[in-house]
Amino acid sequence: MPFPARLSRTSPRKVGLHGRNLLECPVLNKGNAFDMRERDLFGLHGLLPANVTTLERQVARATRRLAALPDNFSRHVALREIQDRNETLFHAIIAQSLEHYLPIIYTPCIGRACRQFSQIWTRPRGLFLSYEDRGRLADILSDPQWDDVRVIVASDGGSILGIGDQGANGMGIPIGKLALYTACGGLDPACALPIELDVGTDNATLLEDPDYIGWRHPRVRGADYDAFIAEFVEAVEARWPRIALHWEDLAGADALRILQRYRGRMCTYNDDIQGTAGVTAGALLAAIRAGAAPVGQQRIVIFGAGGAGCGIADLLSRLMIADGMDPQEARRRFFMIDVDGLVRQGMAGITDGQRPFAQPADIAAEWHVRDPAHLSLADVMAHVRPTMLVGTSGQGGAFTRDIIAPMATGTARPVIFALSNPTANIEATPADLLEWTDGRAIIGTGGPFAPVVFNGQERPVDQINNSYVFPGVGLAVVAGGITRMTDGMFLAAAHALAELSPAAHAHGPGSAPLLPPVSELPAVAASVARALIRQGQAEGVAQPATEAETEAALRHATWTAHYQPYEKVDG
Ligand SMILES: O=C([O-])CC(=O)C(=O)O
Ligand SMILES: [Mg+2]
Repeated sequence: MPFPARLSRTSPRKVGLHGRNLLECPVLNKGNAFDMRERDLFGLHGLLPANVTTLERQVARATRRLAALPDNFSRHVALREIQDRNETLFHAIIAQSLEHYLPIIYTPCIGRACRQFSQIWTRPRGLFLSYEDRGRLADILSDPQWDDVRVIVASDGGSILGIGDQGANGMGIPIGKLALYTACGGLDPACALPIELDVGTDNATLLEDPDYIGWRHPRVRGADYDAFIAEFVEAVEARWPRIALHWEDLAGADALRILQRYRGRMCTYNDDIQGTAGVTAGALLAAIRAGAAPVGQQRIVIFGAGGAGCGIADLLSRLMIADGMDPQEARRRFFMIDVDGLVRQGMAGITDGQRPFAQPADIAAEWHVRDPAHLSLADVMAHVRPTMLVGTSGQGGAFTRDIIAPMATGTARPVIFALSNPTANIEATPADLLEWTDGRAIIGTGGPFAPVVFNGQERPVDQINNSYVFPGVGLAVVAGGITRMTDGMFLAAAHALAELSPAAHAHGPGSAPLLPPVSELPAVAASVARALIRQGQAEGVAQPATEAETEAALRHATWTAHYQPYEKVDG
């Protein structure tokens, strides 16, 4: 398989591939934009049509072809094919309009792309490491084509978005996340490696699907699973001492256990736990500036106590503690609801992430409820009357008018973040939430929504997605020599987001969004990266540097989609 020469940040780029191998390397391929000098140099004559074109013309032609397709799913498939052929062209197309293209290559389209990944899969990208590869993971990673890797996104497909176990089809997510690392955070595509850890699947539909590309085996669990992950992490650490290892869409308990096991010894983080928490905390800080109750007065119900829900509770409680609240009091402000209802002390099956937020066993002694053994979302809403409600459940439609009613009456500006993806899994639509709260709710969703017109006023809908955080992490790691990702750094990212908030600087409630628009995600990533590096330096987990040095490093680390001239080296 072809591989690029060691990444050269100088121009021209030194390239060791030749002929068809060069054309088949997506990070180096320019298609018929290879000029005559390069066609001479790399033996491309005859392999390309005579006319030499430009990136601009390639973008225009591809954009026309994409526009003519019937729907965004077809566009997703077509764009992925372009990405597998020519990454520069792929990113040049996307860079025309992040607002237009992110919903196609990422949330929400990526949900369907994962469900149908086996049907639309054509070419290898990244690594599929199956459980049957155990014992040879280090050997697989040793391939020189991965020499330049700086960011890995790894998933075991265990809990993809809000759609559950997708097995090896979950690979759509690491690919999509890394596309955003580049599109928003400027990560050179040669430095990105998506990895699917295929430990089987318990998804019966996939196990019976003759097209399924993954290992046809029930999901490996327990000690065998942990040993496989350990072999993987050790191989990654040995291969790339300066890597950022991003975990994505693992099932809740696995996600937290793996994060806690490895975060102390390498630069690793879980995007669903920490990235989602970072953007949620940033959006809450912005909401407070727009009229929501101050941090010290918040009572927060979190519906869905998996990785994302626990991560949000953890980071928001740190916000409260930083604001001066007693830690124990801060943790009592959270009401987490999972399959067994409100998480209470002494309940069976409480996870490590839930435990600090478990409410007293007798909390409902005075409540009027139907089943005291199972305190439902409705029970908790009626008795707690929260100031903030977060949905991380994957349960489409779970927030009904009756659920929302106690918030609508009890709080001037209730905060409601319905974060589950893709669109069909959202707990309530923005239009309903505004109607049920007489337009007073400050709302956000996990995926993109068009603005809602309420009482003749256009209300923007914030996308509270971890894409406001993780591309900045990649940039910070490459530019700032980050060695660990700490909680303090995610808090710093949240404050950086709040600083960028249009709502924080607006006059009048509800008129301005909480977060900058998706079109500004590259600037957001730069601000987040700056904040992470600064905080990392303060905590001794980033390379010391002056502000000017950090700015230069950020600029140097930011790749943009253009064709570099190539020079030949012996491959
Ligand atoms: O991928 C997204 O859009 C956000 C996310 O991490 C998830 O929903 O699991
Ligand atoms: Mg995720």
